[in-house]
Amino acid sequence: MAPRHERPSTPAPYTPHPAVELRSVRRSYGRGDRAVHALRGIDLALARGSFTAVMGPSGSGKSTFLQCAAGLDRPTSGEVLLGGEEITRLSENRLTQLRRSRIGFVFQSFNLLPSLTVQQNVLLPQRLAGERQDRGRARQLLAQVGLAEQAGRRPGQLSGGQQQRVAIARALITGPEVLFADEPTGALDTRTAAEVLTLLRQAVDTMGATVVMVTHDPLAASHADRVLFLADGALADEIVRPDPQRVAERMITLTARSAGRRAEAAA
Ligand SMILES: Nc1ncnc2c1ncn2[C@@H]1O[C@H](COP(=O)(O)OP(=O)(O)OP(=O)(O)O)[C@@H](O)[C@H]1O
Repeated sequence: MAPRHERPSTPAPYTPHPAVELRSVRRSYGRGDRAVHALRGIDLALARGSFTAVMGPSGSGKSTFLQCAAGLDRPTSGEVLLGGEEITRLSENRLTQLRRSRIGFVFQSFNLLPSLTVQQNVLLPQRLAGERQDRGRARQLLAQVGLAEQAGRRPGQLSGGQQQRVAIARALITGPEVLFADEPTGALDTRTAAEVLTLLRQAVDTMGATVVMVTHDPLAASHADRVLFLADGALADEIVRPDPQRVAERMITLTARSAGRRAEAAA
């Protein structure tokens, strides 16, 4: 069998399982009258090799959804499956291991280590997972994100867009089953954001990656195959093959509806 770090160059092998599946996932904070129901029962399957954007008004549960789906947080009830394996009941150690080797993360604030070089940052997940550090693969990924010449630099010497491209290379180094991106273009200007989104799209189309991205930006969401809309902790809508105009219109409707419901509840 090919080692895990070689997998991104070939599409993920076919298995009947979705990359990620949520079954009746609920997440509440606090108890009793004061409980906040951030997720109210999410059922969802995301196919391997798909690019999904998750949108919704502020407070609709997007971050909670991402954290539960990525094994960073445990649902109050329900199940999360990664490649068919139920992960919600894994021990903390197993979950940490799984996140390091089978999941990639890209954050709004890049989260690169300033004291390491670009190449060392890309290799960090393999180092943390106790795997062999594959420098050839790191160079290949850096070339794919257009940063072959910057491998020896420190993150502080790069622009924001370049730093996010390093973060994408880092997220792909272990050949993860799913790459979760939380507002990956939130700190970037429009042109740089488009470059980063094109890279995520390429990871899906040419490396067989599965990407799940939370965003506020209809233009960013339009790079995905499908946009899921959350409202008040539930899946409220979806658009397949989105265009920015339709996504923006749907967001306006949902935000107005959600604000109306909150006003009613407060009255
Ligand atoms: N640790 C927590 N303790 C209590 N309530 C929380 C906690 N985290 C989130 N919530 C609440 O859960 C709900 C969903 O929050 P979440 O951050 O998932 O929404 P979001 O859609 O990501 O919002 P935004 O777009 O503003 O970042 C909100 O009502 C929020 O106040």
